[in-house]
Amino acid sequence: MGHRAHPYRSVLYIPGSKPRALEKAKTMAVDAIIFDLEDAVAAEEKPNARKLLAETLARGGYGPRAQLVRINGFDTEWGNDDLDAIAAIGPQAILVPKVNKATDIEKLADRLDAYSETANTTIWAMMETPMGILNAMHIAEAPRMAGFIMGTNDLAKELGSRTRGAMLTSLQTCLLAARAHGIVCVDGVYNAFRDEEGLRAECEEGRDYGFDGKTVIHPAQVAIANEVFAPSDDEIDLARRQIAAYEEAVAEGQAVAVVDGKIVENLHVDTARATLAKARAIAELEAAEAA
Ligand SMILES: CC(C)(COP(=O)(O)OP(=O)(O)OC[C@H]1O[C@@H](n2cnc3c(N)ncnc32)[C@H](O)[C@@H]1OP(=O)(O)O)[C@@H](O)C(=O)NCCC(=O)NCCSC(=O)C[C@H](O)C(=O)O
Ligand SMILES: [Mg+2]
Repeated sequence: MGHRAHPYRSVLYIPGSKPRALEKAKTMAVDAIIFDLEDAVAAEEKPNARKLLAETLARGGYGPRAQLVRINGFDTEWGNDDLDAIAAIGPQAILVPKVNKATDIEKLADRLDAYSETANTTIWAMMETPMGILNAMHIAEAPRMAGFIMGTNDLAKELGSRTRGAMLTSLQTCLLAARAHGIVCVDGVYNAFRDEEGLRAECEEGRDYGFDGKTVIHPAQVAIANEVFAPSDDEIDLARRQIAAYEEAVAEGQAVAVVDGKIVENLHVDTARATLAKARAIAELEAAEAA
């Protein structure tokens, strides 16, 4: 499954230092996992976490779940060692924190070209600095780029913003850049991980903005993200009726059909087909996870 075809409704951060959480994730119904060596791991734990994670990923067992490894930045003392250890096991994707400009990605892509194990490794960018947001368009088109993860905690810190509304321009700038270049774009985390109502509201908002899914930090958040970012039964039913009505209209020489009192043109049919394709991809992923 290509990176745009794979569902990213729930993208779970797991601290690379926690063996129990790493093991638990092998049976969780998550679409993707971020194995974290950056902020979820304390400075004194970083070398052990790097080793544990490299060994864990080399053993495998995560099935069809997409796997991203968030390394430390190259401006820290850990970034280069992280890359060496993780590149050696041929990861699916490397997630770079605090990306500021396209050259950050270009340099990493050049380095990945030099490892024999990383021919198919994609790069994802944490979008969480003002400079990164302003350069989103160029970052999205850098080599190997497959997706953006919004880092709303760092962004709030950098902007001095106190509400999600104050970050809207940043969120939408990244969405625009991601859509312009056909890469994935996943919303930031909801920190109050025991507040289900608040999480659901923020997931619904992110879905309506156009995000592919939500990053989550605790297993209890996964089911809500999966539910909100999946096409609902009503949406699937509407998509089927739109396609059928449009095909009938076309057969009669018309360019427009009407369903539930609303017009359906070719572009609405594209959206309807995308809805059905997404529902199919989710069903396939869930079947593969259960197998
Ligand atoms: C938030 C937590 C610290 C809570 O931990 P804890 O109190 O231990 O939770 P529970 O006791 O409720 O855990 C129940 C069981 O679930 C497992 N568990 C917990 N979290 C995870 C997880 N993320 N992945 C897999 N499994 C998990 C526990 O092991 C328990 O299992 P068991 O013992 O078998 O019952 C904790 O959830 C946590 O550390 N979460 C991750 C935090 C994190 O990754 N933070 C960094 C990412 S956020 C960020 O950096 C965003 C971005 O950069 C930005 O700027 O916004
Ligand atoms: Mg961050």
